[in-house]
Amino acid sequence: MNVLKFGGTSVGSVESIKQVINIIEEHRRNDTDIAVVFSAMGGVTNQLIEIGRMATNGNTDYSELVRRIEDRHFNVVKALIPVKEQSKVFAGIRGVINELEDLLRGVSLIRELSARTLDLITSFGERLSTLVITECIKSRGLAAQFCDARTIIKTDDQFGHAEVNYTLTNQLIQDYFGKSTALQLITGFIASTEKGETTTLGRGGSDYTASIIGAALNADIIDIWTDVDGMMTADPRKVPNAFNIPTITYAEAMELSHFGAKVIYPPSLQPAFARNIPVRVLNTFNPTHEGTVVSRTAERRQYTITGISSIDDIALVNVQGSGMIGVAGVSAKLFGVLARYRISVILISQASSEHSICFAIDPKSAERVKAILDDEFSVEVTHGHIDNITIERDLSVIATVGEGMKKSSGIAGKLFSVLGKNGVNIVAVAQGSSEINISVVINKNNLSKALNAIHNVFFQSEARVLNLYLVGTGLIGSTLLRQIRDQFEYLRTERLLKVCLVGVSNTKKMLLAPKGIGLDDWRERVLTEGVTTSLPAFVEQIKYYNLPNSVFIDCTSDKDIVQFYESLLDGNISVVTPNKVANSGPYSEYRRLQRTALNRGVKFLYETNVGAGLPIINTLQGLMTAGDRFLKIEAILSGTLSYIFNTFRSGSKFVDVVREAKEKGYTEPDPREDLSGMDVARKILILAREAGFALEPEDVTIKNLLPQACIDAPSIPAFFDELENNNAYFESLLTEAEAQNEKLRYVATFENGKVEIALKTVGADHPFYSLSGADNIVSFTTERYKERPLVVKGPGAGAEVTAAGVFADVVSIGSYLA
Ligand SMILES: NC(=O)C1=CN([C@@H]2O[C@H](COP(=O)(O)OP(=O)(O)OC[C@H]3O[C@@H](n4cnc5c(N)ncnc54)[C@H](OP(=O)(O)O)[C@@H]3O)[C@@H](O)[C@H]2O)C=CC1
Ligand SMILES: N[C@@H](CC=O)C(=O)O
Ligand code: NA
Repeated sequence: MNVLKFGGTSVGSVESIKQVINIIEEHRRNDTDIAVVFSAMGGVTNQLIEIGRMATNGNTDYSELVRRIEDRHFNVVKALIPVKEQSKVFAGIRGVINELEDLLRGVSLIRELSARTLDLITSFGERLSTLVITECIKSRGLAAQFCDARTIIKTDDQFGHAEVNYTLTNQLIQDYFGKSTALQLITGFIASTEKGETTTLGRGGSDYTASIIGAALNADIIDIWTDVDGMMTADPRKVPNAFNIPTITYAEAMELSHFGAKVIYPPSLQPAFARNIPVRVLNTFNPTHEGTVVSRTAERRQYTITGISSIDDIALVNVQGSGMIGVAGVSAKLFGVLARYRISVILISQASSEHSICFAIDPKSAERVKAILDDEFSVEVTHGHIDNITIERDLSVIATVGEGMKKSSGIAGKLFSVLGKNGVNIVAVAQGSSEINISVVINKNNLSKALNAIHNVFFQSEARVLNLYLVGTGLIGSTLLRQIRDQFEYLRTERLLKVCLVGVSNTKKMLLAPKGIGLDDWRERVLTEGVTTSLPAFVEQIKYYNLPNSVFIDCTSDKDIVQFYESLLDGNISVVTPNKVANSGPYSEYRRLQRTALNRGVKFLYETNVGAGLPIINTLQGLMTAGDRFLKIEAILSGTLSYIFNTFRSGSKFVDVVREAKEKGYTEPDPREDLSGMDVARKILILAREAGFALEPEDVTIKNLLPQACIDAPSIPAFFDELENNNAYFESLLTEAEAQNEKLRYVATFENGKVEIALKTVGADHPFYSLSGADNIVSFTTERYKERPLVVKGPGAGAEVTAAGVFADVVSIGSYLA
């Protein structure tokens, strides 16, 4: 035997009732023995309560509402029952409505609405819906019978939430079903006392009816037909990646629903649970979906956790004081008071120091709770045993639930770590010793970020989302986006990393779209949908979105943008950049950024600040971390100058070679930075700082390479003109070097705390002699690499290698956040 139950939306309209009938007929075709329970048509129960209130107040407009209820049922009959059979059914409905109207007249006369009368009034919802559906099914030739549950479910007289008398009820149900062969269509939610007074079963009432009947008949399964595909790993309105949970245990369902997952109300399944009958949650509007099976043990476990749910708005009450330590009875008194005033507690946490207890409540009762506790504990407060009772508001609680967490280590670590990395502060924590729920209280404004981040980290077959904000869509920025696009699928399937470009900006336009900007059409979208760029607004918006796993990428050479890094890092947004400005300004700023990133548990990565994609900074940091000490760094750090000196030949024009370097993407946006030595100065300064030396920009000595006229050139075109005018000078440098069989090299040296950059000539025996293209070379002499230095060498400029370096930094953040 299967017991089916259809909820209010499933029987809410003609179309949905057709669907319900299909499902019932399908079962009959398969010869499945079934009994079916119905809720009232969606919205009717609330209308009946309203009608009851109106009648008590003497407001006769209730008859209009009654008429509307009647019409809804009539309409079903008109649509689904052949005309010649309709009048009999109309009469049946009218009879029930007459009874309701008589009752309401009585209520409006005595102007009193007891819980008992309200139960009677609300019972009409299920009586009408079940009556109409029974007639529809009968009209299709099925032997169906209307069953008023008041005859088979007996309760005490706690109207509104009556207690079932199981001994009597089970007997009545078994007797009733033993006698009948017809398909039983049963009113949900309602029952009666032994004296025959109508009662209702409270929240989740129709599910409860199905569960009581299923348990009494020892059903094989109970199907709860609703309007969603079963339970989900999280609320899909808050977590777009949430997905269906195929199987869940009763205990898990209970925990999740306590924290807001509203698909079913597990206490109403208790009778089924006690008899170990599985309950399946199915979608009337998507009947082939497998739904969720709730049972004592859940199979097909793929994840350690089963779901996440939240209560979005709570208040936390703190009771603390030295007088609580080791004093028995304070918590007994506290919770006794709360029970006395019927204050429902959502979560409790007490540290073993016993110095404080905090508990979460509905914020609507916060003021009242404070007043009650202030009063009850006034003596303790006066004597200083308890501090003032405080209330924190604007908080949410997130429950991470799963039987898989039992006795499995690292779950809490993973949970706290992902929250920490996303800058979500944990205000309070609670975990019961059943270990199937860890609840954390956080600030409400971080709720969406936290839910998504937790979901992402625990449901790992799903790729983790990395949210990117890119400023600078020039050579490096656009190459980066192309590389990410080409690698998108690989990252998603092999590295479980789903890159989502959320914001893009250049000097003219910016576009922000939390659902993501396509990696193919970002350029057109920025042009057509973008708004005038404002970096403060861009950064503000990033913070407003507050998305998990966010990375800000600066692919400009702008000086103003770096002022935002600190506040981004402080807001737990990682920063990746090839822009050297932030790290080569005042030492204090460099340190501050490092510290902020460290304190916030986010990343500030800038491998491409030196040698583009070459692993120079990572190598240096690795040596430092392992305790090595730097004695000397000698390096060629300008790809542009390297290319120039590797390409410039006697008889060719120096300016042409510089132009080539620019066209090949080696130069800075302003090539004067390269030729003036400024770019190299920034890089060697960054290396020295990474090596632990607190140097300032003025500590770098640049032995100038350019004639004064080039230095003074007021614009880039004027600079190129001056390079051309001074060709003879550059040619003389070259011929002098060649005369000695040497090559020109622009060498940066850091030694004994001093940094120097100078144009040098090197002979064939020097390791810097044999470079080609835009090669960089860095030679680290350290305590551990003293005899022979550690050398990193390779192309140190160009769009592909630089973007690839930025890309690698971004991906490493993805792995870190995972
Ligand atoms: N080329 C290389 O080999 C290497 C380069 N780098 C570094 O990469 C960075 C980028 O270089 P590259 O791509 O060549 O530079 P580009 O000049 O090609 O691009 C710079 C981009 O930044 C945008 N931009 C500049 N200022 C702002 C601002 N205030 N707000 C918004 N957008 C801004 C520009 O906008 P718009 O398009 O509107 O002008 C442009 O899109 C530089 O810092 C450079 O030092 C690092 C290592 C190697
Ligand atoms: N313009 C730079 C590019 C890398 O930082 C260079 O030439 O090295
Ligand atoms: Na590098």
